[in-house]
Amino acid sequence: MRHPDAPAPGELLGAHYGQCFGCGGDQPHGLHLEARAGEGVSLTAEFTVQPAHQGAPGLAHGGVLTSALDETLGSLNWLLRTIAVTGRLETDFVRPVPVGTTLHLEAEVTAVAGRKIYSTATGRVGGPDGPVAVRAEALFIEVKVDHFVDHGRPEEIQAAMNDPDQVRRARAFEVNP
Ligand SMILES: CCCCC/C=C\C/C=C\C/C=C\C/C=C\CCCC(=O)SCCNC(=O)CCNC(=O)[C@H](O)C(C)(C)COP(=O)(O)OP(=O)(O)OC[C@H]1O[C@@H](n2cnc3c(N)ncnc32)[C@H](O)[C@@H]1OP(=O)(O)O
Repeated sequence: MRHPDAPAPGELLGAHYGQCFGCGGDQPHGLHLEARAGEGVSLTAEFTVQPAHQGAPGLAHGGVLTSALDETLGSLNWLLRTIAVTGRLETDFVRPVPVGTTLHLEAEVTAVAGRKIYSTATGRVGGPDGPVAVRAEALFIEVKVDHFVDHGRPEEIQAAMNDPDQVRRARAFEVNP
């Protein structure tokens, strides 16, 4: 399953799109998640809960934690060299996560069946071996670049197509044999 040209274990994966809410470095409202390749089709990431991410006083909003899990799971695409979007995502909230907490995220692909990619992720607190605070199971569906070109707002699509870095990132996925 792991693509032969996938980044080596320990390597940072980088953002798939600069304006992405989950991983984009140019997105001021984003989570700025940075994922690192693991062994096989797995990876790790860290996310620190900011005051802007609150639901209840001093606690992370569940939707924001789900976004962090979604982005971590989506980053597995880099290791498969497949473009895929979230079709289904189920989150278990096991412990409350206070503002200021660093969530240690871990994700792996569990199965691939045709265009369907099954994956799972956990978010631990207090360190990479700390207790699980959130976990998720996901189904991603493989799509072509056309999915974005056909459905994205034209101004952002045009800007992405005019950005050589973005075109390079999209092409890296299309050479998937
Ligand atoms: C130069 C321009 C550059 C532009 C591109 C830029 C960058 C590219 C690089 C990387 C970016 C890639 C992704 C982003 C990564 C991470 C971000 C986080 C992830 C997200 O945040 S991403 C946003 C949220 N996401 C959506 O916005 C999806 C909306 N949705 C749809 O667009 C369709 O819904 C779609 C495409 C999912 C499926 O549609 P479809 O018509 O292609 O496929 P179909 O329905 O035939 O399903 C095929 C098989 O999947 C099963 N299946 C489908 N959906 C299921 C479900 N929900 N539950 C259970 N099973 C399901 C069927 O049951 C069937 O199964 P079977 O084959 O066994 O019958």
